[in-house]
Amino acid sequence: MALYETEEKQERALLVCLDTGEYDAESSLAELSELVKSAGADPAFTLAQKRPAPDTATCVGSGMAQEVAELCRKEELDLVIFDRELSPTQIRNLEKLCSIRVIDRTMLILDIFALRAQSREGKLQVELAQLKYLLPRLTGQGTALSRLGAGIGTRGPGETKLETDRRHIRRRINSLREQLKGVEAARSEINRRRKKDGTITVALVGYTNAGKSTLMNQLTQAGVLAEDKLFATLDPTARALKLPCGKTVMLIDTVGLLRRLPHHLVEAFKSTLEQAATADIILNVCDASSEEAGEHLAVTNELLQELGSADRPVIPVLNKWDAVEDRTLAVRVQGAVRISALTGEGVEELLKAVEENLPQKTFEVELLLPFAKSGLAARLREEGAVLSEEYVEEGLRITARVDERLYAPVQEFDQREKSGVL
Ligand SMILES: Nc1nc2c(ncn2[C@@H]2O[C@H](COP(=O)(O)OP(=O)(O)OP(=O)(O)O)[C@@H](O)[C@H]2O)c(=O)[nH]1
Ligand SMILES: [Mg+2]
Repeated sequence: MALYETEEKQERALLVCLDTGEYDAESSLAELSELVKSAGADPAFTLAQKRPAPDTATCVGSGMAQEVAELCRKEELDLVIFDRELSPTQIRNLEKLCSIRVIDRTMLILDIFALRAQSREGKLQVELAQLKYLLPRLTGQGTALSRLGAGIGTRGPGETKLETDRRHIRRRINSLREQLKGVEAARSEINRRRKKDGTITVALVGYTNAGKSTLMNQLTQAGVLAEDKLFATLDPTARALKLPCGKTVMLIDTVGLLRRLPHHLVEAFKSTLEQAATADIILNVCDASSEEAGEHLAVTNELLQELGSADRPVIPVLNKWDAVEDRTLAVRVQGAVRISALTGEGVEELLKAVEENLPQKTFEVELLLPFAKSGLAARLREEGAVLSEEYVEEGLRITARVDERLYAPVQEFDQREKSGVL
C-alpha cells in the first residue's frame, strides 16, 4: 500500500544541498531523496554547492540562489527542499525569490512523521514537534500564509491543519504538553507494573527500513513462539514473545532512526526512545545489504548511549542477510547475529543470543550466617549486592540482593524463608 494516497498530483521538488564539510553531504542528500519519495513527492532535481558556511540571507550564495529560482520557474517545480535547517529569514528570502514553497530537512521529516503517526501518543508528539518548530518561524504574514494549504511541510496530525496564529499555537503547545504528560504517566505505570511483574523487555531499534517490524512479525506470528497478551491493547507496539527456553519476554518495536535526526523530533519522542534504550536487552537492527550498515549501527548506538542505554546488552542484528553481498561486515561487527527477517533464516540463533543475555532474576534475602561460614559472606560481597551487615551474637546478620545461582548455597540461612515471609 502506498504511504501517501491523495488525489493531488505528485509534487515535484528541487533538492538543495550546501556542503560545508560538516557531514557527508552525498549520503545525506541520498537520504533526503529517499525521504522526499516517502513523503509522496518526486525528487526531480538536485543542486549542490560547496561553501565554508551558509549565507545568512539565502543559505546558498546569492548566485546559486538565483540559479535555484530559475530552475524552479523553468521546470515549473512545486517546492524546494534544503538539506539543512533554514532560519526564518532564509525561508522568507528564498520563498520570495522562488515564488514557491521552501522547506528544510526537519520540516520534511516532521511531515513524514505526521503522515505515519498512528497512536494517540505519536500524534501528540508529532504535532508538538511541528508547532515548536513552526512558532519561531512565523515571522511575518508572508511566511505564515504560505504555510496554509496542502502539500509537504503543511500537514499536521492533530487538528485539521496547522495553526498559524501565534497565540493559538502557544495555547495548543501547552495543551499538547498536558495531554502528553497524561499519556506518559499511563505508560510509566505500565512500565512500573512490568518491572514489578518481572517482565523482561527486549527492544527493536535501528534505522528506518532496517526491517524491525518485519522481524517483530516474524518472531511473534510464528505461532509456537508468540502469543498476544495483556499489554497488546495498552501498547500496540509491544507483543509477548515466548523464547525456546520457555521464558516469555515483551518485544517492543520502535520508531525508526535517521542520520541527523532533528533534535525537535528526538525531544518529542524522547520518552518512547528512552523506553527502548532502557529495555533489558536491545536489538540494534540494521539492513546489512546497505553499504552504510556499519555506520547505521554506530549512529543508533550513539543515540542509545545518549538516552541512557549504558550497561545494557546491545545485540547487533545484521538483517536482510539474504540480500547481502559484502559479507565482511559480519567480521567487523563484534557479537553480531545474521538473520533474514523475511525468510526466518538465523532467527533461532538470534533467540539464543537473547536467552544468553537474559537478566538474572534477583531478590532480597535476610541471612544469619554462622561465623564458620565467612567464606559465604565474602562471596555475597563479591557477587551479590550487600545492603546491610551487622555482627550479632550468633554470627553475621546480612541482607543482600542475590540471583538464583547465589541463592542456592545460602538458602538454609535465610531468615525470612524460615519465618514464612518469602
Ligand atoms: N530482502 C529482505 N528484505 C527485508 C528483510 N526484512 C525486511 N525487509 C524489507 O525491508 C523493508 C522495511 O521493512 P520494515 O520491517 O518496515 O522496516 P522497519 O525497520 O520497521 O522500518 P521503520 O518502521 O520505518 O523504522 C520492507 O520492504 C521489508 O519487506 C529481509 O530480511 N530481507
Ligand atoms: Mg517499523
